[in-house]
Amino acid sequence: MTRVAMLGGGNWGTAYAAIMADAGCTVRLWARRGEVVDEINTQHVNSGYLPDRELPETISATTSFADALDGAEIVVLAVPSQTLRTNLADWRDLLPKDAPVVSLMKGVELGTGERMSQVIAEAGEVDPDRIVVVSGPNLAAEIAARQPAAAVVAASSPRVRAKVAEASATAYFRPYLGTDVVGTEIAGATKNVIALAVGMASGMGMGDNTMASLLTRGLAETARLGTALGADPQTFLGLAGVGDLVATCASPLSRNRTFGYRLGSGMSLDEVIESTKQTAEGVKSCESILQLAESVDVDVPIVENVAAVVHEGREPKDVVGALMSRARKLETN
Ligand SMILES: NC(=O)c1ccc[n+]([C@@H]2O[C@H](COP(=O)([O-])OP(=O)(O)OC[C@H]3O[C@@H](n4cnc5c(N)ncnc54)[C@H](O)[C@@H]3O)[C@@H](O)[C@H]2O)c1
Ligand SMILES: O=P(O)(O)OC[C@H](O)CO
Repeated sequence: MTRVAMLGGGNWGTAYAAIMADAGCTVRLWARRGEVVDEINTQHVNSGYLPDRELPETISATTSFADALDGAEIVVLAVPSQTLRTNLADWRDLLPKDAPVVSLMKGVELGTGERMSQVIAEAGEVDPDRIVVVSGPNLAAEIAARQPAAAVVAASSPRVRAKVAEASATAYFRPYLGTDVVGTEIAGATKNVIALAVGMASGMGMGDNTMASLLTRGLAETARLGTALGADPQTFLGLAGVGDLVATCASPLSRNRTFGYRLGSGMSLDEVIESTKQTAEGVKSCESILQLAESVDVDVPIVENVAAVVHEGREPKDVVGALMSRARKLETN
């Protein structure tokens, strides 16, 4: 049985721990709060995040990251993107020297514009060949209910990605192998921002034409940015690209879409932040993705307008006009 350290016991960390346990791994899950750890160990549930999923007994939890990491053959990271660097400062010296380190996160760091694999390599002192990114249309609650879904397991090393895919394959979760770490990460982070935009439109009462237009043009700017950063354009047509964009933009389960919906339906930014208990990565990543795009001179108008709402106090209804009145251009540019 492969021994896995899952660092993060929120929605996705818990659901992914269950995938790996169902795939035959033994999972030691680190969570910050003692009550979460006690509940997992005694009642085999994480009721604050996945109340309907009974967890296998091969998942045990601990508040000690040293304990979670001891003997781990695969390390999986599932914390908010903006706290990862600080977390790694605590974990770095305890990370195993030869195990794959998997990022489940979909964000870009504020300030540095770094993707999560870059933060892991830098702050965790992990050899890039050992870093794996898992991304796709993976709403945690549906996967916890064992509804079939697929994802990309991307890494530069064939051996490393095969090991993580093998340890994540179940009857309801199908990993595909990928080589494009950059594209997989840019797709995963940027779709959260597009989902904020779609949510705002929906909250303002707009229908499916608006959603499809935002989704399609959102994919265009995601691919433009990713390609400029060295990604394979094909990645954006795959599970981490179109797949995740469709799932996140369409689903009321998405925290990002819901955040946007609340803003679009008239709640203030403070009210929406107050009402959002889980991580909606796009809220912070819209700013870092915009800066990243500026650094490579790529136009990302939807990301820019979402950032204007979330960080500059613009009204959602005002940015509709800004997007619709942009200069005429070829669709394919
Ligand atoms: N939920 C999903 O459906 C889903 C699916 C795929 C990817 N993701 C990605 O996975 C990552 C984690 O998301 P999630 O859904 O588990 O979020 P979450 O909000 O449900 O859980 C986040 C976890 O991190 C912990 N945390 C918060 N602040 C922390 C800190 N300073 N240090 C350490 N831990 C801290 C929380 O206590 C919680 O256990 C995100 O990047 C998200 O985009 C989520
Ligand atoms: O709930 P969200 O918006 O963070 O989206 C969750 C997953 O990324 C969907 O694949």
